[in-house]
Amino acid sequence: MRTRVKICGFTRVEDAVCAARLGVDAIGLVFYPLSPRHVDIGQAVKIVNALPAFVSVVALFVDEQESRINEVLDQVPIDCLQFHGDEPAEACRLYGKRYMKAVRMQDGIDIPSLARQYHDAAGLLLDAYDPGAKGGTGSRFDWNKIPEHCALPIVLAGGLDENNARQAVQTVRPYALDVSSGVEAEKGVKDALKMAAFIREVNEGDRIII
Ligand SMILES: O=C(O)c1ccccc1NCC(=O)[C@H](O)[C@H](O)COP(=O)(O)O
Repeated sequence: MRTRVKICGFTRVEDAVCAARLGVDAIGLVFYPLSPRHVDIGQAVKIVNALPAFVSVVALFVDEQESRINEVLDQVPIDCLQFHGDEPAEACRLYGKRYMKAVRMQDGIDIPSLARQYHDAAGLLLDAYDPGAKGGTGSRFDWNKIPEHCALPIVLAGGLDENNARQAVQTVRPYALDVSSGVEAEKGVKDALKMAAFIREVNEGDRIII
């Protein structure tokens, strides 16, 4: 199966359109007010309306209030939610939408147990733990901590870039890779050449496995 690519943290229409042309499967919009990649509803609508068919839109929240999430869902066509905080499974299920639960990898994390807790999730997104930030840090974690088998699709994130994407595909064999910092020119601004190289490396990793 082809490894999917999600690029997260778009703030500009032109970057999202460029990613779509390069073949990205999903784009992520960060609705976390403390993020340098945060978008408001107006920006999000402009970005989504510029996308061609078949590119999924993922809305990222961190421990957000239900009313705010509903406000976004009422105005922005979102395909999937990404919960990047400490949301319990019941909170993720409130919206009748597909969702991914992000897990920040640190000692004591039990992936099989989380896969049972969030059994209806569309994926478990594994990201690096950083005590000072909730995500989008560009830090990697030890991929050896990922179990070989998981009941949920694994979305590998954290410190990925064009130099390690191929290795990530070949060693972890995840359902998808998720990148933000590694394809940026600056926070919230994507670099077309880095996005192209990243997608090429993922495809190259797939080609060699097959
Ligand atoms: O991007 C942010 O600023 C952010 C803030 C708070 C929580 C999550 C955030 N981003 C998550 C992502 O961009 C990705 O899903 C992923 O974790 C990859 O991040 P990176 O290591 O920068 O490639």
